[in-house]
Amino acid sequence: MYSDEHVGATGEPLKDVLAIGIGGSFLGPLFVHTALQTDPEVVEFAKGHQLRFLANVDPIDVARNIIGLDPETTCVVVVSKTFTTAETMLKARALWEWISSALRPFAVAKHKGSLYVVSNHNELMSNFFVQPDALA
Ligand SMILES: O=P(O)(O)OC[C@H]1O[C@](O)(CO)[C@@H](O)[C@@H]1O
Repeated sequence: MYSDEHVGATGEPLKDVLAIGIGGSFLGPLFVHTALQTDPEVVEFAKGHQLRFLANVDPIDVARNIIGLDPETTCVVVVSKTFTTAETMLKARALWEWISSALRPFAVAKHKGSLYVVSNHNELMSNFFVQPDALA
């Protein structure tokens, strides 16, 4: 993303990241994010980019966190060890609806390249909405 090589369905470079996950699947990414915040090189790379976490069961959490983000340039990362956590799945679907309702139908499939999943449950991930090559 920092090199502008990763683009969304419309060819626009992906700029911001929404990370979905609760419990350890939130705290792990938050730990890495916090640890890197004092690294000058990372701070430089991160300029102009936002990382937002969706990490609770608040039903308006998605609505609050997408304010100011553009679905064409937002990358979604779903983190779930089991890939069965109801809150995480609900938010993942809500975000996919946010993205797909903003894009024309032909672009929706293309934009799946900007969805990433971190899990150890390959079968459930494949049955969700990601392309196999987007699996982490
Ligand atoms: O990574 P998952 O499977 O989505 O689980 C998220 C969290 O939910 C729990 O299973 C129960 O709160 C935690 O142990 C875990 O950190």
